[in-house]
Amino acid sequence: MLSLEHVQAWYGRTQALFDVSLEVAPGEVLALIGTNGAGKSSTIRAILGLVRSKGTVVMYGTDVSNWPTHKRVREFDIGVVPESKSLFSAMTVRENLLVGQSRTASRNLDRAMAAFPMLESRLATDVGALSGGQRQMVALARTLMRDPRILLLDEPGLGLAPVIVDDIYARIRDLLTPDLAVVLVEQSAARVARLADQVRLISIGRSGDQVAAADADGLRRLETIAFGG
Ligand SMILES: Nc1ncnc2c1ncn2[C@@H]1O[C@H](COP(=O)(O)OP(=O)(O)OP(=O)(O)O)[C@@H](O)[C@H]1O
Repeated sequence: MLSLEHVQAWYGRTQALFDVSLEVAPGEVLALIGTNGAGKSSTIRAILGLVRSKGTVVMYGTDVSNWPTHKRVREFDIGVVPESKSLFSAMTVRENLLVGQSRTASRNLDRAMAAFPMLESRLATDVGALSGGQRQMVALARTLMRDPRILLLDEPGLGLAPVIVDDIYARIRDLLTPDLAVVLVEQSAARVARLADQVRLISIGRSGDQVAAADADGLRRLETIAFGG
């Protein structure tokens, strides 16, 4: 279980989050939606401890609010996608999947190939020669090989063709385990409906209503509040 209670966050003197609360259980995907600048990425940064914040962040029963990022990531096996600069362009897909991984994670290479079959024929290809969607799959596969307990996805489809994003989201759904809590940041509710269990609105640094992703009327209502008309 991951929960945030009344989290506030600042960049220097600029306050980005005023009051964000949320809860996501293992085996569940919570999507955060909202307009540009609403505070979705800042919420992810607050979970990671990458931004100065107040309020409470609890991971699997432990209050980690005062923990540094590396301790949170290590202790709770937090996976983050996209991890900026997490891939090495001049290294092959196989090398990228294996570099810096523990022995246990390295053993999960076969499972990653089963999840992303299109990468199997590309194992010897340099990541620099892959498409954006394929690169995103390598980043996801690499993260999932570590069996994270918390997965933070910040617009994993940004800049990719809708059909590729749908494919990536379908795979994430297939790879969900009962031990994994996922927070997904997306601009629009329509996009996340098939992947998320719950959708929560973030607006001007505050968490708003939450609806079940299966609730089409609820999603439309959130979109209207977030984006108008
Ligand atoms: N590094 C930073 N320094 C100063 N202000 C920042 C920084 N990053 C974000 N902000 C501000 O914090 C607020 C929330 O930004 P955030 O990136 O969390 O929004 P977002 O909902 O993720 O938006 P988007 O969908 O555009 O990525 C915005 O007002 C933004 O200008």
